[in-house]
Amino acid sequence: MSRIAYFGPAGTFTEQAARSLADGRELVPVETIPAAMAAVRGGEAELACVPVENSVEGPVTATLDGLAEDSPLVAVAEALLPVHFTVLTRPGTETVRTVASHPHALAQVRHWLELNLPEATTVAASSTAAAAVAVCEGEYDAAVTAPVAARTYPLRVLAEGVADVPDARTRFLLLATPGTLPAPTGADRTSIVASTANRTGALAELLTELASRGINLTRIDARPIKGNFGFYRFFLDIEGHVAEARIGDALAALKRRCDVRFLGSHPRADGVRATVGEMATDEDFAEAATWVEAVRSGRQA
Ligand SMILES: O=C(O)C(=O)Cc1ccccc1
Repeated sequence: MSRIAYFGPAGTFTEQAARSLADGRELVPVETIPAAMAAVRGGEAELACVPVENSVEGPVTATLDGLAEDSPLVAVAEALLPVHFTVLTRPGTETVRTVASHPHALAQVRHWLELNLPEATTVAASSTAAAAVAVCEGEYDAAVTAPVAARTYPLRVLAEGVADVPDARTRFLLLATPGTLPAPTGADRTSIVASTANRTGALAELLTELASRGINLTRIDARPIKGNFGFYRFFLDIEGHVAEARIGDALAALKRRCDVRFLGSHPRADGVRATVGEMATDEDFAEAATWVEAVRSGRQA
């Protein structure tokens, strides 16, 4: 049976996301985001499930860096989870002095902690579930976790539905080694990472290649290129599928200008259909290509 390596241990938000995408596959927890990617690169798992962005805290940098470095991986599916937290303690704990969680989780409950546990010190853990494990082992007094962790660990629920920002969401990717692409649906996302030259207008030129082909950009993040201070990579998410003419044409144009890595085309979890700019449908591209062929073969003045 094929396996999905997910950012664990058991009881993370990522496990919840992986479960929603599993389709009968076996789920295998691994300790870090790079380890989940390494499991796919090394062939121990067919797929990896990792968080990629959060509506409050922004990009998950370990995922972005892991996608840009090492051998290529592509996103073949995504999941979008509402993020509200459960606070767990050991049964019998009277005073909470330390609260542990993943930094993204701590950042999303800061206000709640100030109001409800003002004396407690916060401690970063590698994941929300790793914090729950540490509480079980007596290392910290409380953990801020995913709801599923309350069923996974023998801890007491101190609070549920905790979220400073209502309607916070996290998006997760299912990653594979490059192979057959998911079929286009009309509501797809294409992701790339581009390393531009450091000169005036280089980024503007990349974005113009997209804009002039009627492509809507949904996310842009910059990450430093390690060992090269002051140099950045740009992670771009765009609406559409590489099988569509405007997207393929834009990627070819970007490839001529700079170093580009394709990170996948897959259906959007929210089902939002791609905006297609004027004169940018596949039919518009096909008609224009037919006209050029005619010109080249002397059939058109
Ligand atoms: O630590 C987890 O449970 C994760 O899956 C990462 C995460 C952390 C905080 C919000 C959403 C996902």
